[in-house]
Amino acid sequence: MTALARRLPDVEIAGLTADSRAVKPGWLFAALSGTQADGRTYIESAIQNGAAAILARPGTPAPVPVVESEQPRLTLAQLAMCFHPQQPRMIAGVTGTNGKTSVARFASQLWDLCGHAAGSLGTLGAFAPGYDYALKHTTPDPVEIHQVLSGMTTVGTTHLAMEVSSHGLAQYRADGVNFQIAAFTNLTRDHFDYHGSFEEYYKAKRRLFTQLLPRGNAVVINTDGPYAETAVQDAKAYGRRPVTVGRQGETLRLLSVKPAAAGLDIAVEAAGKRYMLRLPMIGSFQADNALVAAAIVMESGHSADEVLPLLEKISAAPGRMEPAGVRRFPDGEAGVFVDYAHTPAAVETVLKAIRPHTAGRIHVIVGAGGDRDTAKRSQMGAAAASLAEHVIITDDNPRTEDPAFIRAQVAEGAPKATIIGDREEAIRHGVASLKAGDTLVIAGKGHERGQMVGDVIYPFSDLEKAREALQKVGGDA
Ligand SMILES: CC(=O)N[C@H]1[C@@H](OP(=O)(O)OP(=O)(O)OC[C@H]2O[C@@H](n3ccc(=O)[nH]c3=O)[C@H](O)[C@@H]2O)O[C@H](CO)[C@@H](O)[C@@H]1O[C@H](C)C(=O)N[C@@H](C)C(=O)N[C@H](CCC(=O)O)C(=O)O
Ligand SMILES: Nc1ncnc2c1ncn2[C@@H]1O[C@H](COP(=O)(O)OP(=O)(O)OP(=O)(O)O)[C@@H](O)[C@H]1O
Ligand SMILES: N[C@H](CCC[C@H](N)C(=O)O)C(=O)O
Ligand SMILES: [Mg+2]
Repeated sequence: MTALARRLPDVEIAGLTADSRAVKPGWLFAALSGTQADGRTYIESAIQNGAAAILARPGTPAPVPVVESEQPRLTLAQLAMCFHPQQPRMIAGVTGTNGKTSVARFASQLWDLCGHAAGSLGTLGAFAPGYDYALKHTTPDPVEIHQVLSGMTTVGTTHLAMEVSSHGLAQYRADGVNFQIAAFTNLTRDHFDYHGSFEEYYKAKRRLFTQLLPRGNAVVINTDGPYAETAVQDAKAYGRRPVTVGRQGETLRLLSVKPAAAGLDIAVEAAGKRYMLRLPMIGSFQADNALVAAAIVMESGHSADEVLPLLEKISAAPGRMEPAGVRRFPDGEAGVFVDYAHTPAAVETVLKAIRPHTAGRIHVIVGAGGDRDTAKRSQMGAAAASLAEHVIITDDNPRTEDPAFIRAQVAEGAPKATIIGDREEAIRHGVASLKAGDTLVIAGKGHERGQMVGDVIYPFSDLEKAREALQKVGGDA
């Protein structure tokens, strides 16, 4: 009998949830303490909804059996795993500040091209052949994770690339997942509102490969990202096996990256052999993501000869340097791109990446989300101001904050920026400002289909608005 099984009450449990409002008759309610509330205050209403058992810290009184745990979030993850025990046999967890979605989508495409039934789970939702499930979080709560893993396995998914966010790791959301491989892209500023410091943020991220991944298993690490060396040392110190990729990479060494008309020409060395490849996507940072994904797939049992040529057949995730169209002029044209840069490092990365494709001026539309790290805002503004000739500051999911206040904080780093609160108008202004040879990057919302103002999500798509604006000035969308 496992330690977990010994603690379980002798009652039939029909379902699990940490939300009293979702409890159904016969379910277990996990009373978790969070950032806004203490779940124990909802025990009574959970019981009114039919809860048959409660999971809570020791000493919590309740009129139904209580599963006591010093770490109720961890126990909930373990219970969820037991409740939905099916998981794809090969799961790679991807963490890091930027690039998780891109790496997860690349790895699942590569596995698919190798002939596996492969899926991805993260910011864009959960997808596999015959499976399509919308998610509210990049890394959902453990009950939802295990429902999805079970559902994917039922439709035959054998390989899965899964994003694991720092919130997810800090809150033990993925502790019941059978990871076979882990990957770490980079660590730069984000989410300080939640983690408080780089140290705490990194500690949350590293749980993926120091605790959740079995000992001896591979951790793919991008050598070119900040914290790479620390991650390599930690992987070794905790008995995991670092697999490095990038300019200093030992398994896959990136020898060169050259922007081409509609993609990237890269040279990669693997085990002494050189591969010259054309990646069909814009942005040199995608070369880093592509190599992380390739190493994941190689670690799952494929050779460099099989995997690397397939990089020519994968496509970028929606909303990551996605071409929205071009505006044509008698003396040339100007491209418009939609990107998901919502951290200072990402803004810097995409603007540097677009420079070689821009003969004229770079225009960037930037904003910062409400109810998120406030100190990253001026840094995003500063990155935009130092790398683009024309900065337009606008709203990006103000949530419960005053949008004008957020815009002013972004503008602290970009004092000469044009400020236009209405995002649609900002996009129209960006498109109207273009001249032959220029580029417009619309940053921050990528694939998103809504603008969150207060508790309301208004339909909004950067791609659609950019295309409408281009059509109005006679451009090609
Ligand atoms: C800061 C954070 O991550 N919060 C998440 C967390 O909330 P919490 O644990 O702090 O919960 P709380 O609101 O204090 O409530 C405590 C407990 O009482 C329960 N409750 C509450 C009210 C009630 O009537 N009954 C009830 O039972 C809640 O379900 C919860 O279990 O757990 C909730 C349930 O799963 C999440 O909805 C909530 O996400 C909030 C809304 C959020 O915005 N999270 C974002 C920041 C997030 O998680 N992002 C990451 C990273 C994205 C990335 O950069 O890649 C992600 O993985 O998406
Ligand atoms: N390897 C990278 N290094 C730096 N910036 C990157 C990298 N990959 C992507 N980016 C930037 O970050 C943005 C988001 O990329 P992606 O969605 O892949 O990251 P993510 O880690 O999944 O983000 P999220 O935390 O929102 O889930 C991209 O649109 C691009 O601007
Ligand atoms: N996973 C990130 C996404 C940010 C996207 C951006 N559009 C914003 O709303 O800040 C977060 O929840 O902080
Ligand atoms: Mg993501």
